[in-house]
Amino acid sequence: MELEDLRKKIDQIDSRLVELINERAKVVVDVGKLKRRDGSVPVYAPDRESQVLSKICELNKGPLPDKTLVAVWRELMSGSFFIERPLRISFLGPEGSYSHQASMKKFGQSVDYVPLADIRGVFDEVARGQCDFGMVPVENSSGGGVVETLDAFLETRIMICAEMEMPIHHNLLAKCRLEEIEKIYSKPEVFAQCRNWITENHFEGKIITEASTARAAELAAESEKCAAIGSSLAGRIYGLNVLYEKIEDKPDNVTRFLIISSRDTPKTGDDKTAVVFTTPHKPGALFDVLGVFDKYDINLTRIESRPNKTRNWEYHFFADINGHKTDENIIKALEKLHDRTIQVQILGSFPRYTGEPD
Ligand SMILES: O=C(O)C(=O)C[C@]1(C(=O)O)C=C[C@@H](O)C=C1
Repeated sequence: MELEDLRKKIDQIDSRLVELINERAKVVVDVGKLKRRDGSVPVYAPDRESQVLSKICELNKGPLPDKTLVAVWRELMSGSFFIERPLRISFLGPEGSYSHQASMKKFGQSVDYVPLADIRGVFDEVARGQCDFGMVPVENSSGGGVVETLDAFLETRIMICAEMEMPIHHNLLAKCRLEEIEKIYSKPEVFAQCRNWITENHFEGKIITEASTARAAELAAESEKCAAIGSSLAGRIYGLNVLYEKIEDKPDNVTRFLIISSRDTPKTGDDKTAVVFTTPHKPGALFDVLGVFDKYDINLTRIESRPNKTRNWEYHFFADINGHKTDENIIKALEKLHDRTIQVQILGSFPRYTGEPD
């Protein structure tokens, strides 16, 4: 077939696709009406999102890879939010931060984004109902737990409704060429994560620390001879070229993010539950609690402590367990925990993140 004929064929398929996509969107209009009438199901439904994306991958016979279809469906679902009720998503700003990048990956192009100055602000805007959801980092594969996020859970009644992981790749961003760079702006943690590249390229004497990677990009955009290290999104927003990609020392640098809201998510069958508990200050107290998880065959995927800020040397323990809070064994285990702890609180059940398709 000639190129012209093949393009005609693509045009015909595109026009059918546009019709089909809008046929889907008309059903979403009705879903929106039902949700508004009923009020019990949120516009963003992580349990249903998981189901839709798994089904799409199951149906896909190629030649397109699953990741392409998942990206298309994420944007379709972003359009669904717009139809049902435009969502406001808060994140740790400024624009171009890695939290912004994670938010865009999750919620797509058709929602409103609200950058905030600190993580506590992200919690507060959701608590006040000014934002529907918030995106907060909770742990990094090399940097560990994000204490601001953990502490905010202790001080608010906000719940976790979903989780996601995002590889964190640092880029050298500038308007000038590599040889012309006189200063490089970024956050101290980012310089630490890119130490090898900085040394190998003799930039040790040219680094200047800033409060955020996005601020660094903003500064680099104001000068002809300055660069920043940050996200590719920051490069796009502030009009900088990516001179070098993936300059981090550890190529598998990943951050886990939580999507926070006023409620958690119904059971999907492959869920996690986050809890926080405080143990009494006596020998074997934590051992006792872990014994309960063992007794009810509950797999602990993470445990982390934070100091109890009112009494020295007492701790809150944040634990993630596999399963949903409505599962029989988790209900029983949490009942037992009430007798063995000073306090125990469920932070939410949500679909387990199973990775992005290849
Ligand atoms: O099923 C729903 O609850 C919808 O709102 C529809 C839809 C979709 O477009 O498929 C959109 C948003 C939700 O997060 C999940 C699914």
